[in-house]
Amino acid sequence: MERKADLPAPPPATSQSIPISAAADALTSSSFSSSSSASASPPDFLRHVHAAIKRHRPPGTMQSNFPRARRVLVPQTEPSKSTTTISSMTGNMSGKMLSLSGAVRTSNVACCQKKEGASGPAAATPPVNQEESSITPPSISGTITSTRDHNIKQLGSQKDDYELMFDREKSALGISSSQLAPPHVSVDVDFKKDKVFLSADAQLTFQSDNARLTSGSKMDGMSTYLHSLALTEGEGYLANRATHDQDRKQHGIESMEVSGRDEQIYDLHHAEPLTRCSAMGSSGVTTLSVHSAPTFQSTRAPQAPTQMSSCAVETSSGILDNVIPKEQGTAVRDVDWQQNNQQLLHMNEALKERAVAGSNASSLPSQIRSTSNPSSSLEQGSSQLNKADKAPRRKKFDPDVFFKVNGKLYQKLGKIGSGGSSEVHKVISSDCMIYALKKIKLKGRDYPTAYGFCQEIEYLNKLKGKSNIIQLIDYEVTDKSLLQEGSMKIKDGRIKDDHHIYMVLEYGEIDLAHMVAQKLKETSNPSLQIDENWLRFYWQQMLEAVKTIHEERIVHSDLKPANFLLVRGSLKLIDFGIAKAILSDTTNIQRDSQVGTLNYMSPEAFMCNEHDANGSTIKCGRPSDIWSLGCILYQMVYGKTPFSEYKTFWAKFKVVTDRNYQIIYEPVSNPWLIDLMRRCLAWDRNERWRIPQLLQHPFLVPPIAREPSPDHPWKALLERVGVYWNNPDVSRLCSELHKVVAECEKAGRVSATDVEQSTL
Ligand SMILES: Nc1ncnc2c1ncn2[C@@H]1O[C@H](COP(=O)(O)OP(=O)(O)OP(=O)(O)O)[C@@H](O)[C@H]1O
Repeated sequence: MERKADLPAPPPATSQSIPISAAADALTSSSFSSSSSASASPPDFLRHVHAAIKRHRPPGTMQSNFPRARRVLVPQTEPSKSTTTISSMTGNMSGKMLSLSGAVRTSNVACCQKKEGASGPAAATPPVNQEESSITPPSISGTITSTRDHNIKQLGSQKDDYELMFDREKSALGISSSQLAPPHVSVDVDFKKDKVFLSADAQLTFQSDNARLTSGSKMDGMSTYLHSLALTEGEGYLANRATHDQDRKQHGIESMEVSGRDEQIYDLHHAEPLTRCSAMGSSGVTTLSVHSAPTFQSTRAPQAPTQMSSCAVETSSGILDNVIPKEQGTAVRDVDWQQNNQQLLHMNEALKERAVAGSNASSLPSQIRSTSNPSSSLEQGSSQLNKADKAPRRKKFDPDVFFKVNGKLYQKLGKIGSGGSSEVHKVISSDCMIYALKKIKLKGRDYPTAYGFCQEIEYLNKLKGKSNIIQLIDYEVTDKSLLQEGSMKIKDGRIKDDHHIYMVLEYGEIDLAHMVAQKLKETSNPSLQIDENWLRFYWQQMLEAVKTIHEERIVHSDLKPANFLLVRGSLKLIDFGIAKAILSDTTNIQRDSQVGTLNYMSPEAFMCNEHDANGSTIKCGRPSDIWSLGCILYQMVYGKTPFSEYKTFWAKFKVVTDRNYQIIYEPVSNPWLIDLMRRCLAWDRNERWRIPQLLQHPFLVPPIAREPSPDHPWKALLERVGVYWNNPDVSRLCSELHKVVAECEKAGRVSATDVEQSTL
């Protein structure tokens, strides 16, 4: 208040180009009728307002009761590490972005608390003639063009004009501080060479429970006044900063802006989170909200939605749809809205921090890149603004951009692939974690099949914590009836509604199918140049993964290279949907034929549910998985699956189910490898080795020639024989001998005689 005498008159409207946006719901007769401002020219109007304020001003209280103006300067080209939020105000400076916003910070809550603290609860009671609810913060917008010199000279002393005027208006209207939320000024600054362009969107709306205190956009005087406020606010900041950074001249502006921004962000998040977030977040964004749906706040409600709208604009197209007309929102919706937007806010913050940390921006999706690309952000912002104006605002998030699983938002980063029953997307969570999101469409499926998909969730839950199984982070089944026990038994027909299963999974960088293809490309003649160490390394990991599920009594039934994913250097098993969902009908075969995994199907999988020679029903169990592993190993060695030359389903069926069919094994440098494949691809499922045996196979655990041990001469003999492993006959014999010795050891018969007898 002490500065009142120094207040300069607002810059004359004629000196600058001021395109006024249509918004300006300026103060109308109900509130300003006494000052006759509707017809007054800007200077006259201001004089009237000043006079009215003088008359109504309670002496000596305003400064303490009302908040001071704050400004925010957000350079977009150089995100700071402390940047976490708020970049909704943008401008362009020859390719460098600069944003500036002014907003008077206050909050209903804060003001009320202050009063209570000072004079007890009664002091916070609003005057009788006022509404119970607080008044929506008016926002101010427009565009102002000025030369830089002019601005720098004019601005310094005007920077508090705005807050003082606002205080006085409130006073003149008889509105208490607890009821009137602050006005928001959003100022976009565009430096081009020696020119300064300040722009702000103008709109002013005072609204309460029963009355709209001010409205209408016909008051040129008020509009001009609002522009002067915007100019004053923005220019004042520039002038102040320029004084401190005179030596920086042209380039100095940018660096000074960085520090300015950091300060603001610190204030925003640490000093008075609720109050300042509300004020700050709304700048440049509340305008959007107010344009289409004036907000309404209860004095008891937090101001979080204002903060939300900020996130909405700055992040992406999808977020705009978060702007919900406040009057439509219930408390529950507000909470929901708040959660959504807080997630979006965090997501955006984290992405910005990543960008600062030097991650490759081009690898980010366009929505995210736009946050580090000011101009596109600006363009996008305006197009979103239009879109948001026109579109009905029913959705809380844009499904083209986000998935929502269990109330949490995941932003799409691109489709990874689609399987027979699902599509899988790479996503980023609000805490900046990359995941894979598997979406299974349920509409049109029969209930047993849908129930089978739910079983995948069950298995993944069971396998939580197992390091070689892909981890399920979260999931949602939108048709809740599927989760009810026995639902698949009692329900016939197909799912009619648009239901889905969503699974948020650990993200795998590459699958084994791609790795094998890549490896084979590197070797011109795969059969001669097998990288045995590479083979051992991944074969062992595959065995360990399958061992894990077999120990949990789970049969995968769809093992193939594409279902082993590399996650942080280790292979992990994915896709547990098929085995239980479609195990007992022919859909499995249909589905497989579509995606080509017939190549990995065991004879019993082809003949599943048929009867064998003894009349027993043929079932798929663990040995089926071993067969599939054998096919994968064969592919890793030879570059093709054992039955790949048989192209059609029936041709394949014929050879795979023929127990006399001889699989061709081209010679390789290590005969143990062939032996290993034979163990896995034994036609009779009872002859196939189990995982523990395979893990001990000489290919993985090569026999090492050691000094003969006097205690166990037969062991020494075995090791000596093992030296001739490059002879397939010897190696087979050796392997059998190993098996016998193992059995003997198990039975406690380890004498040479026993071994000899057993071998014979
Ligand atoms: N967690 C993940 N991380 C990365 N990519 C994944 C992940 N899960 C699945 N994918 C990719 O998506 C593809 C399809 O996933 P998945 O196999 O689970 O779906 P599906 O519908 O069961 O497919 P299919 O029936 O063909 O096996 C996989 O081949 C893989 O490339």
